[in-house]
Amino acid sequence: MSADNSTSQEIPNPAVDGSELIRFDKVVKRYGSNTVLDQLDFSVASGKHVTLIGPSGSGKTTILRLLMTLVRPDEGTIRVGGQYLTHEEKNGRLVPAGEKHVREVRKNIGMVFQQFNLFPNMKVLRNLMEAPVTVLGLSKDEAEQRARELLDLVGLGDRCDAYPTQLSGGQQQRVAIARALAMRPQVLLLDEVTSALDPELVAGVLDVLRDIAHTTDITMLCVTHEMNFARDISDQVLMFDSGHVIESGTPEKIFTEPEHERTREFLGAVL
Ligand SMILES: Nc1ncnc2c1ncn2[C@@H]1O[C@H](COP(=O)(O)OP(=O)(O)OP(=O)(O)O)[C@@H](O)[C@H]1O
Repeated sequence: MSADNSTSQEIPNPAVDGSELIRFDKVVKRYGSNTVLDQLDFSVASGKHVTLIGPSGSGKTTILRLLMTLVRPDEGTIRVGGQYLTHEEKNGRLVPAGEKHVREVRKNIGMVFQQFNLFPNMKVLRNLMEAPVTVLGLSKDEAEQRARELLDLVGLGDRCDAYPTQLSGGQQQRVAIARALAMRPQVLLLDEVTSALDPELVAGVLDVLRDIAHTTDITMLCVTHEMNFARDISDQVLMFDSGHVIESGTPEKIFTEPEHERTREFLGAVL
């Protein structure tokens, strides 16, 4: 571990000016002998839009996968909305979280993946209604009204009866965004949501996300290689390298006056 990395976790988080919605404390994630996250401390304030940038393999997606509980940390704790995601309290002690507890906390989190992951056998409207009915217990009427409003928001109000395969990749991704929002999550995780799209479809998806970022109070945690998009929507950009935040700040600061040599190198390669 370099000297830079060993001090990097102490960088204060300038965006924390409200309540913390996400908090990682000393999180370690290993795959075999590969330590991907090493004692990671990191937080996201409620309502903020935070973008993770950094070289391939630096651990950005792992952070989102931990929040979705697709993987579990080897050490440390993760809290969302003040509740432990990784643990639960039993008899005044913290114990590893059980499935029921995890499901409850995870209701606050929505995620949009690179590959849209829509239910192929369900029409677009049903895709949006399924989880609100089965997980949140909404009535079908309530879920349908919510689904129609969200499809309007992403510009697909006229495609309710299409099956996912009848839509372009960009339209499918807009459905996936609407589907994540249908659960009214407190935080929306976005993992390289345009990287599987043909170039001409990218702008439409990013416009929808810009709109959501600018018109709602949802918290966003975003992994992207689209630096212009990161610049537009982010309150804070975190530069990751080897599982550590090596630099964080406003997009203006990170993109125009990066302090860290690794950040300069990375931006030099991608901008
Ligand atoms: N399921 C897995 N099994 C083994 N190793 C994994 C697994 N998932 C991720 N890794 C490894 O963990 C490290 C971090 O991966 P991660 O996907 O979080 O990086 P990233 O910064 O998001 O990269 P990219 O920008 O390429 O998506 C990489 O070395 C990767 O090979």
